[in-house]
Amino acid sequence: MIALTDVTKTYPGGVTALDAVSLEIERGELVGITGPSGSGKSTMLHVLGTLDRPSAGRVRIEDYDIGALSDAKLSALRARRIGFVFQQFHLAAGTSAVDNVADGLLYTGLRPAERRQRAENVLRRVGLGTRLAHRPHELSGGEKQRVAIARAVAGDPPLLLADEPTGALDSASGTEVLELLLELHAGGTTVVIITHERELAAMLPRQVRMRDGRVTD
Ligand SMILES: Nc1ncnc2c1ncn2[C@@H]1O[C@H](COP(=O)(O)OP(=O)(O)OP(=O)(O)O)[C@@H](O)[C@H]1O
Repeated sequence: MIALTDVTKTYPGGVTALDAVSLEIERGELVGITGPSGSGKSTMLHVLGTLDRPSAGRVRIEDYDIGALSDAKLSALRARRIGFVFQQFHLAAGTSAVDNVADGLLYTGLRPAERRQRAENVLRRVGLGTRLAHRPHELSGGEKQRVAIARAVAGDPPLLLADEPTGALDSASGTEVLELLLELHAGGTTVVIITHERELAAMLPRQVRMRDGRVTD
């Protein structure tokens, strides 16, 4: 699913956030990327998600060589093949749960009624069938994150990348969100979770540890 070969990312100013990292993630894996603050986890997620291009090295996602794709092709690949979940949810304020999810399907070319139907179905699947019309400020943190996950997976992407998905949640809501991610993995989605929470990482079948921009095991 993912192959990084000698990937280096240097930011302007000279920080080497990724230092010749090589990593393979198989289709259907559930992987945690852990490491201390500043070790390069978010940079890794940006590179894995094609949100950022490396300074050197090769990134392959599915069978695509990312370096060979134009920005427009990369955006299309990202929209269709990769779902993102962030610590701070990133939902549109003042917009209902169902519209937040349906708007994530704009790229599909489905008609508005079909997008809405699909959004409702996914929200039911994540246990929010009774919260369809709620706007973000009317939802709990855990519910907001479940809406964000519903939006990320509504288009059925084979790859889901989550950056500290439980970081802003209390432990009960965090557990619910983790269980949802485990369910998606069980359904066949490749899931990569960035976390500095050791307890969460310990529950994942594979952990990739980072330190100073390198993978340590
Ligand atoms: N846009 C940027 N410009 C310059 N330096 C950056 C930029 N983004 C990150 N860095 C630097 O790159 C290094 C890795 O940052 P990154 O955010 O990937 O770490 P992280 O492991 O996700 O940290 P945290 O757990 O604190 O979020 C840090 O030293 C950081 O200061």
